[in-house]
Amino acid sequence: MDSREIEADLTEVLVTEQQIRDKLAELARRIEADYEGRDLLLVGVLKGAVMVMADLARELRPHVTMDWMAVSSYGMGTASSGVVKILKDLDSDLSGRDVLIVEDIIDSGLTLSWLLGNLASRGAASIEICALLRKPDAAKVEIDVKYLGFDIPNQFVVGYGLDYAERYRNLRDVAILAPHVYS
Ligand SMILES: O=P(O)(O)OC[C@H]1O[C@H](OP(=O)(O)OP(=O)(O)O)[C@H](O)[C@@H]1O
Ligand code: HPA
Repeated sequence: MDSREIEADLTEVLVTEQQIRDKLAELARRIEADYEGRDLLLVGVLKGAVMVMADLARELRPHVTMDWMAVSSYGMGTASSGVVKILKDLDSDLSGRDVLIVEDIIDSGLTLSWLLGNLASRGAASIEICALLRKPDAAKVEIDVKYLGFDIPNQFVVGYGLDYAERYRNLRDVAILAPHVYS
């Protein structure tokens, strides 16, 4: 797929690489202040959160540790089903840890709602959420997100970790996927 073919699949760039960089720097300063003197464990949700995790972690000045979970909503395509299965669990014991879940997007909120419930039973000292994107008009459950990048319209987006059928994750910006690609 060359870059012209990719551009034809996108209707609009919603958040640019520079806007993402600036926002993550801003969030990192807040996180540093809030967790001063504490050991922070970043929990990334594979695969979409890879880019946010990599850039946020490198923006944070103090030492942090990182761990990963892979969960899967059953069902393919652009709709979230809310039924979640653990594909890869954390390697870390969460007892007494300050945990910050790092996500690329909150769409229906069902994935994070399930994940919060799951992690809450593991004895962490605190659990908060950092998400780059949120679609307020798509919410099926309200998620209390402490560190939020951008609210976006209820349209299917790709890039910066977000995929459609595993494609477009490596785009540097976040863009709206043209309906002709998935209809
Ligand atoms: O708020 P929700 O409606 O639950 O949607 C958000 C979830 O959907 C995406 O993951 P996806 O299941 O597409 O897997 P991926 O990260 O591997 O692309 C995204 O990374 C979130 O984890
Ligand atoms: O808009 C989206 N794009 C890609 N993956 C997603 N998972 C939930 N919502 C989205």
